[in-house]
Amino acid sequence: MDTWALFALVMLVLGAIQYYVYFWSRPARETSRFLPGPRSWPIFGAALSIGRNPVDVYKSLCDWAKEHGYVYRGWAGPYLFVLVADPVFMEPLLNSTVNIKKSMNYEFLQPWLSTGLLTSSGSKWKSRRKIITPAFHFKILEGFMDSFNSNADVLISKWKRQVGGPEFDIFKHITLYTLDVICEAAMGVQMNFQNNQNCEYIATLHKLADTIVSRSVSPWYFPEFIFNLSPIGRKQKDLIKALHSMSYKVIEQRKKDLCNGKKIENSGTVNYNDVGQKKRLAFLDMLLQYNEDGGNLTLEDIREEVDTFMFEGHDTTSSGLSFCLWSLAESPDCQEKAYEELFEIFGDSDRDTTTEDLGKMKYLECVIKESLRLYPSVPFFLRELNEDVKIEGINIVAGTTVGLSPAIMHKNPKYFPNPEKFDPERFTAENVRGRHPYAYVPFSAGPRNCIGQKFAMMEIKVLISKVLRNYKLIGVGRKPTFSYELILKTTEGLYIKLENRK
Ligand code: HEM
Repeated sequence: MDTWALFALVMLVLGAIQYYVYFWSRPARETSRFLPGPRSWPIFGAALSIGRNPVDVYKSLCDWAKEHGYVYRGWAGPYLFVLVADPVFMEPLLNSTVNIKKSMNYEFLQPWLSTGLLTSSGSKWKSRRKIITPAFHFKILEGFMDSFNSNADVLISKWKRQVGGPEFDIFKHITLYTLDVICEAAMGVQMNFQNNQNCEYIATLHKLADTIVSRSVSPWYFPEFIFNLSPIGRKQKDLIKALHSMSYKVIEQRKKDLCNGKKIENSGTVNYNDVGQKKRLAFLDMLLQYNEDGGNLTLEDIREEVDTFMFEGHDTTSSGLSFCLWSLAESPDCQEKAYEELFEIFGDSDRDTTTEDLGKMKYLECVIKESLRLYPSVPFFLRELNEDVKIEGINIVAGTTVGLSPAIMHKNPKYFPNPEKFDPERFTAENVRGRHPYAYVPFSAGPRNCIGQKFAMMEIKVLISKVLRNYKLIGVGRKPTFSYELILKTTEGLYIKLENRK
């Protein structure tokens, strides 16, 4: 074939694609007409201006809201993306029992998490949510208090050597704490990462997170076959194989324990051992027990849920905890008030924190909520609409990817005046009254809300109550650079100094 014939053929194919895309995306263009948004370039849309790394992506999404408002649109090639950061739009979207499908972006997690609770949709998600919900009953969560406390003690003792020393990054320390906690909670194994931070598992987990983030900001890696052939895709495959093999090993071991007569009694309620103490039940045990009771989860089904909880249960809480401790260091007045409340509850005692104590930490709860307002661990979550939704006269058509953003909405001065100020008083009962109920959604809301939110709040309160009783946190005034790595992080960590309380 001569050059011109080849050229004509290429033009014909491109023309056909353009024609197909034009007509295929017609309904989406109808939605787009009513919404402002960043400039859209032929073929790529706004994909080229969003940025190529997690810092730029976070910044672009936030800056576009300043420029175009709290509901705006963007095109990623032929795909329409609508960002929503307004409670009037949030409410019907989050409450829908139909529009519960996660967007294509969650597929990047699937090689690792498969279709566990976070990434699945439709009837699979419904049945899993039903099976797993009892594992988050308050009575079950109470059983994790000793794990929160004992792992917090390890951190407190590690931080002794930071007292009076130079500023240090708390993010890494806190991540090891939340990993220790979630390993006990999800799999029932004590890993002691806090004293063994160079272990293979953590290194593998971090490398895997890097590959997932790199893929999500590189459209040329979106098609699976291209990604799988790339060096980063091949690296990801090896990392996932290593993590899966560890999960399978733990599951097999727990299964054997069960067969050897260590039967879990009273599945779905707290277990008591011979001396009447509460015994911890790992989520894995519950899933295995579900099968013993006639359920039909395969080994792969159980593995994907264990991995889902390992991921969702540690990175989110670690981000929430780190930003909260850092905020307290930077806001000494709030820290003093939180400490005084703790002193009223505990006096001088070093005793463990109990569930009764947690209920009395009213001010600390406001502090945590305020920190999650400014620094929500999940700054954006995404859905692909199954059916059209009409809100305020705008018809958002089925197939649109909707990005729901607590990070942007929580800074709307209409709902949170002087939004950049760290002010826990915003969350007193009196000040919450009258605020739109969907203006604050760090744990999402509606049927696909965070199943682990009570677990997270308990874990956060236990650790902070122990840290503040032992140490005074000193701010060093370093402003963080935010980075959107599915979870909210910073490029350089979060720095504070420590002084002894006593
Ligand atoms: C500060 C801590 C946490 C925050 C801010 C948080 C936030 C969220 C958000 C916003 C979602 C919705 C995500 C989406 O729609 O894509 C979510 C879902 C989820 N979270 Fe959390 N989370 C936290 C801690 C936890 C913990 C500790 C666990 C488990 C122990 C957990 C397990 C899950 C699971 C399994 C889902 C998926 C639920 C479903 O789709 O049915 N989270 N979380």
